Amino acid sequence: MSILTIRGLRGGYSEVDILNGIDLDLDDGEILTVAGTNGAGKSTLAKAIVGLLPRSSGTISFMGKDIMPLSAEARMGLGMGYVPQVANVFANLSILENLQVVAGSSRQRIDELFETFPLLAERRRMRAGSLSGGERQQLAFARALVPKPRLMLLDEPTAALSPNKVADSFALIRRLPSLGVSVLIVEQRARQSLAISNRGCILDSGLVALEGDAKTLLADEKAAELYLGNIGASH
Ligand SMILES: Nc1ncnc2c1ncn2[C@@H]1O[C@H](COP(=O)(O)OP(=O)(O)OP(=O)(O)O)[C@@H](O)[C@H]1O
Repeated sequence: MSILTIRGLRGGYSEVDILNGIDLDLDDGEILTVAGTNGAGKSTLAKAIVGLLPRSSGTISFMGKDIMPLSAEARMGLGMGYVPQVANVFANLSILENLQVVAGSSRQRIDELFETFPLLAERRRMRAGSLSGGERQQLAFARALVPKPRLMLLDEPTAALSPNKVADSFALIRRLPSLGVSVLIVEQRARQSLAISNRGCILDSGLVALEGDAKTLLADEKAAELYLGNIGASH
């Protein structure tokens, strides 16, 4: 079953279109990587899906419902989670407090999340500001998971991590479908991200240049030459 269906999506921050007519599908329980060159519109696409792009047109349906008329808040209420590029945690609050302040959080839900993220459980009284980049990202993921989203959009989840933490981060993302969460990842580390994905798509100038099964894309010579390059391979 498709959880996200996008057709003819256009939009941008001003009168100039950054997205030029995007068609994209994500099936329930799958991980999809959105890769592409710098400035191709990957983060802009994530913002359009969650309802944070100032201007957009076309159709986006989420779990069969047309969400284009809905605000970002209403889309979150339907089961979309979003972790932006800069992990949004409150540095002055403890890990526990960071989870408690999310709307709809309960003691039981926090205990469930501490089971999923034992490292956060151990450090629950520590200030989020004193966490490492990888720990802070776990907390950002846990916060986004509090309301039990059906789809998580992750914008460059490994961008702020030290290279030795990148594999841990992808391992964590790979577990999300087993928690009932489908995933759309915007990633520069395209090869590593495709390696944990079911499907992939490559954006170029606000359009889908290539898309398909993740393994097929990884083996595609054109994709490798034009888009996956050495950047992805070297990490
Ligand atoms: N807040 C903004 N206001 C105006 N223009 C923006 C804004 N954010 C991004 N843009 C422009 O939109 C285009 C696409 O940017 P976007 O961040 O979506 O690209 P990207 O594919 O995610 O790139 P990268 O891999 O470098 O992060 C760029 O030309 C960028 O300058």
